[in-house]
Amino acid sequence: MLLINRKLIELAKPSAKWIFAMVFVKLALLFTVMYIFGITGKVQGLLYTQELTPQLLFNAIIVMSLIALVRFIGNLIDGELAYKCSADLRIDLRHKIYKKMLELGIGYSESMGTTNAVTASVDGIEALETYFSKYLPALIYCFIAPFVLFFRMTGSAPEAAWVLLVASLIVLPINQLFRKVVRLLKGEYWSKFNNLNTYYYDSLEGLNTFVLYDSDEKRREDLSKKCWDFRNVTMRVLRLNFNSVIISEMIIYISSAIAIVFISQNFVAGGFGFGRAIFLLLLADTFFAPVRDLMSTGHSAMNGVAAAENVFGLLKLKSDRENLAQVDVDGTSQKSGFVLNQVGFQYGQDRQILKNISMKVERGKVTAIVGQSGCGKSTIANLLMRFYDANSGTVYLDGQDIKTQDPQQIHKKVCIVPQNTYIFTGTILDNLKMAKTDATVEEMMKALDMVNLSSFVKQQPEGLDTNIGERGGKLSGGQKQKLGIARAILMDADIYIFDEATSNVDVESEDDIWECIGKLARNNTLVVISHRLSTIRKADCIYVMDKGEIKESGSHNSLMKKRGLYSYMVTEQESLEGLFEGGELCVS
Ligand SMILES: Nc1ncnc2c1ncn2[C@@H]1O[C@H](COP(=O)(O)OP(=O)(O)OP(=O)(O)O)[C@@H](O)[C@H]1O
Repeated sequence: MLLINRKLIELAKPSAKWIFAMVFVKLALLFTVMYIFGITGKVQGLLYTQELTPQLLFNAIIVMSLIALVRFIGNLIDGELAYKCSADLRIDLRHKIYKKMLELGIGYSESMGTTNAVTASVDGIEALETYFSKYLPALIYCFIAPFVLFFRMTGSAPEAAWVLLVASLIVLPINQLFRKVVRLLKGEYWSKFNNLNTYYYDSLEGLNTFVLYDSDEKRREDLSKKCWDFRNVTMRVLRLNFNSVIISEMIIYISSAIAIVFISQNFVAGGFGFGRAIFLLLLADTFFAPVRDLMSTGHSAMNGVAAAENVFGLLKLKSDRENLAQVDVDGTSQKSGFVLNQVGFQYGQDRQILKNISMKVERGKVTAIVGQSGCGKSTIANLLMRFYDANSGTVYLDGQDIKTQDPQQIHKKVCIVPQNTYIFTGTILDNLKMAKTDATVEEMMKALDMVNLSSFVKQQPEGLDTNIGERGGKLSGGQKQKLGIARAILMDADIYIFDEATSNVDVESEDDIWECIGKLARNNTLVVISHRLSTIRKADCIYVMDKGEIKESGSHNSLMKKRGLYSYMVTEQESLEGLFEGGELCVS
């Protein structure tokens, strides 16, 4: 009813000191208002009885100016406290959400969706900020202020004081009854808002593709429909809010009118003088200021309550990855690389993706994983990075069950280069320093040299400080991928996983990347996933997968001698590549 619940109170704890300080300042400001009214009443009374001297008027103006100054400072302090309250809350909640996302790892995008996570941590937190910095202090103040005014008034005009007190106490619950209905609508409001946001971001990102397939008009229509749906639910919420304001204002005006009649009657009956009558009328007008203040923040507060559901929804998501306690392992095992023992895996409740996988990624060696598209190669990479945990069997890293190791620790040792490395908006230097904050220019140029990108950087007038646009939009696909690999090299990881790192680049960049992988292979442990079988021939061990299982393993020569799946795949690929001769398609 009052837009408070246990979870919100729990969240308010870090900001409690600011909330109570705001209530205190508001009450102090109320006393200054009553003092100003007292002086105004006295001046008016003296004017009425023609006893006002210039000296008395001057004194009154001085005192009122001083009080106005105190009020001005009080309002500044109130604003500052509201800022502190929001800032504390924002930092606290964003830390919690960030921590949760790290805990959930890659799984967060599946359990919640990137846009929903962004909405919760940006719009949701902003809505909660208003709730804690404006609504909660106003709510507490709203329960104290009417009593303060009541006790100030009841001595001179008890009937008026009672009418105003009762009205100010019932107007809020009546207003909240409407809010309750609005709150039900708010669930729909937020779900439509999230849906529209996701659709909008998706549409912006895929704009070129829509134009390419001539489906941009259809997308525009769908987006427009979603906008209208959202507009309609927003209008319903606003309409209900508007009605609630009308009813509340009616109660306020009627009770104020009754109070004015009582005060006037008492004055006419000689109960008090003109000055006191003015003072009481001014107090009567102030009676509803706290409740009005509260109602004006009620709409935002409701957004806060609904947003809180989203934020709590995100915070209570449980990671599938449980951490086990470490066990002691001998010295040799500590550098044994990866060992997968009868590993099985499925995404959520989906079908089984990996079945009984046993394999080794030995330190200092190159291990390749090949197989048809969709057979589960990248899923193995995901398990090695501990983006997910195996459903059965065990993945060991350096002798320890990977479940005993924190994903962040693993990611310091093991680095993955996916098909499309993510390049951040900013400069080449920004992107490289992400891997090693204290990297020197020489180290960065050396890493760029490994992927044959240093000459390009040197040609740029601003060198490493060249701005590469939004998500590296000013670079070619190949350059982006090479920059991503240079960044990975700078990280100086123990184990590198290349997951189809060349599948989206031109031939020239592909050659550069393979040359770089070749150089890395001399001193590093590599896992190479590639559909181009000719590129992994020199691997120490090749695992051949089919439908989630390992069918064969061994060196290229041993596998070719077997004349099994690998040999068949190599022959098929060679005959396909044979269709291209001298850069032309040859069909006989
Ligand atoms: N996040 C996910 N949720 C549900 N299913 C998934 C997910 N990622 C992959 N899959 C499914 O798991 C199977 C194996 O996918 P995976 O990406 O490991 O194959 P792959 O061998 O690497 O394929 P490719 O060579 O095409 O990249 C596929 O059928 C895919 O649809």
